[in-house]
Amino acid sequence: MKILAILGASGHGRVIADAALSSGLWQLIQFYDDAYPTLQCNGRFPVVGDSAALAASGLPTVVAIGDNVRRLEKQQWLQQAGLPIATVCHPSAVIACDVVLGDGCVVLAGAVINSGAQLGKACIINSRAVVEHDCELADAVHLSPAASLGGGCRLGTAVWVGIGAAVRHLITLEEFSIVGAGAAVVKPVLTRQIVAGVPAQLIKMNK
Ligand SMILES: CC(=O)SCCNC(=O)CCNC(=O)[C@H](O)C(C)(C)COP(=O)(O)OP(=O)(O)OC[C@H]1O[C@@H](n2cnc3c(N)ncnc32)[C@H](O)[C@@H]1OP(=O)(O)O
Repeated sequence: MKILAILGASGHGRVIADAALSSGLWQLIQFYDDAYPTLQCNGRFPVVGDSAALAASGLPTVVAIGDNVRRLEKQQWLQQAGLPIATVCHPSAVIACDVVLGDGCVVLAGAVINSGAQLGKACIINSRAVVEHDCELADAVHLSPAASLGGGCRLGTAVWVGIGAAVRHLITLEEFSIVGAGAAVVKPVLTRQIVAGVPAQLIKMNK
């Protein structure tokens, strides 16, 4: 029986668990969370230990932490501890055969990733998100549900694109920038800028 360990007993973690089981590649899910032993279950799934126990387990692991920077840091720590890092794709996701997915990426139900796209480590391509052809995503990017990137976009480390946002083709979103829910991005977004609206405008900086 193949066991998948998920670090982070969150709602996002349960979505990953469901995708992993649906894919048929794993038969059993074990959650790990630093709130263990106070926290013993995540929905119908057991929480069986904290991150130190996970590091010693040797199990294939995916990190289910929504915060982009923390997710990447935890994944790097687990990789240094020698754990194999899994990639989870829901069977309803459509992923072109030449797409490159880094370790620890999750591609959730109904997502589409088209030809020539390259994703770094620990990216979340959430439900029904679209990554068009030739996009380049650095590590720890999160495309929220139904967010869309036009062809040839470049996203830096830990960029977060909010739910339902659309990014015009060939746009660059620099590292640690955030695109608000429902935005339409038609101009480049600089490092740590938070943009929102239609068309998207700077609203504040991501400190
Ligand atoms: C499975 C999942 O759930 S994945 C996660 C899905 N969630 C998302 O996608 C959320 C994305 N986050 C957002 O859209 C957030 O509102 C952010 C990051 C853009 C801004 O959040 P905050 O820094 O907390 O900003 P805050 O709420 O204080 O708003 C600041 C101003 O921007 C406006 N604003 C905030 N978000 C948006 C938005 N998406 N579109 C337009 N205006 C916005 C606010 O109305 C406010 O305006 P005001 O100053 O005139 O009152």
